[in-house]
Amino acid sequence: MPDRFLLALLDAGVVLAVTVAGLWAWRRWHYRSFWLVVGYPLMAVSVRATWRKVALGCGLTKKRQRFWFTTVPGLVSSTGTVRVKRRFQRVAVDTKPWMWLPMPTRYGWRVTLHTLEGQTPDDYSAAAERLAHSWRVHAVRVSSPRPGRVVLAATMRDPLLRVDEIPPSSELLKVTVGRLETGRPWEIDFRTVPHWLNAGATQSGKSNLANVLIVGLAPQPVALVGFDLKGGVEFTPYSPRLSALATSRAECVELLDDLVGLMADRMSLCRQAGARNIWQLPPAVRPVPVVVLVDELAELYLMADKSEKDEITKTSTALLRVAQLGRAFGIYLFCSGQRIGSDLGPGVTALRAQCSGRICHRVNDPETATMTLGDLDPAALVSARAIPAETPGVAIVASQDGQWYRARSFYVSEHAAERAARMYADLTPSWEEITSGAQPIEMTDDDLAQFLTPAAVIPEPRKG
Ligand SMILES: Nc1ncnc2c1ncn2[C@@H]1O[C@H](COP(=O)(O)OP(=O)(O)OP(=O)(O)O)[C@@H](O)[C@H]1O
Repeated sequence: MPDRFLLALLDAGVVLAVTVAGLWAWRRWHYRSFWLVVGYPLMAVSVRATWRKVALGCGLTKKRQRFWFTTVPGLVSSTGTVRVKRRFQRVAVDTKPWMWLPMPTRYGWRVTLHTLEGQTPDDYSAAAERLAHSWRVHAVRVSSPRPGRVVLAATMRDPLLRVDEIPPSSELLKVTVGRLETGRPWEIDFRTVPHWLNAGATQSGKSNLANVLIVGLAPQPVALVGFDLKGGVEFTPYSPRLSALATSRAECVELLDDLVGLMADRMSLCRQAGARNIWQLPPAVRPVPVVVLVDELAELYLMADKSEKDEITKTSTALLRVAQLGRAFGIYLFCSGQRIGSDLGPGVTALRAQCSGRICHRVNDPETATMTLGDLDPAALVSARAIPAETPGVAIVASQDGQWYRARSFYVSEHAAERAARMYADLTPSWEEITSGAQPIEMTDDDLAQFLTPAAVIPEPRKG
């Protein structure tokens, strides 16, 4: 008899061990299906079951008067230490916000709540970190789709730790540069948001993002122009695909003059054709779009002595004009810099106002974060300053939908960007052709779609 009991115990132990190992292997090799079938249902039950305690602990409940009926006088109620002396009486109870059923997402779950009277989404944002700790999740993000409703999106683990795909671009002037923390692609679409500020401390991933853009834009029928105030070390290797490159302030002044002239020519072309922007022109005369990549923006504004003042004023005014009027005439800016502070002068502040696309990598000084993301939610600033140095490429992004997100760019080495620049060198329009107006795209939208399909997948070089 004891032998049979021992054998049964052994069998049960083996079954348990095999089940645990199977679940472990399932979780390890196909996390998504494991999460949907096992993780999510357990989590949904536990979140619903513990919501009263969590809401109370995170300060999201409100006291409400309720009639209380009990058949057991003297009971200590679960809503607080209310000793019930009568069977039927009015007592103050802690009411939690109404919670819908949590729904699974790619990296966690999302749940809608009904706010209580007097609450705003900010109350939930302020409690987000406490909620994340209570639920033992990586982060909780708060959004409000309509008044009276708040959506909490929990991520189980940081989705930005590994981001390694580079899907091809499928539309003109639109590049998928990375992934948002929600799992959705992070896209830079110059036709929707024409000018961008890309800030970050050294080694935070600014140049990598420029590499991703170069790889994405190289196969497209666009002209790329570089302003490399690091003396050309960043962009010179990409010169086969650049129509123009300025590497000193004097060259920048000349190139900016050309851009302002180009804008004036396109303005008169549009005026003659009765078009408001180049996209309303017939494809046969539509000029090629120009994407201007600026590296080390601050260098354009730094003044060593007074003799440079005129040059700086000229540069700053020209850049601002391009930013103000460029959109309609197919000239787009992508300005990167370590520091974009107001101490660089009013030119930078004015330029910033024109750049509605904002990307803030890890920064050293709070002012750069404030300048880059200033008019966004203050929580975005806190998030930007909390980006760890171990995750270069992670940034806070003001998205096209008006929200802000944590995101990470795909890793694209300088070699991959150089290869893309060489591979698509024959698509580079010369600066003379562009400025003389002899370089229309000459493609219908259908041609363009076909043209863009092969996209920017650059084969890795063979090893050895
Ligand atoms: N998205 C990413 N994923 C993985 N590694 C990245 C990513 N972005 C950048 N890195 C790594 O971080 C390092 C610094 O990146 P990068 O050169 O782009 O920084 P930076 O901000 O331009 O620095 P600097 O201002 O000094 O030029 C690079 O060696 C690169 O390998």
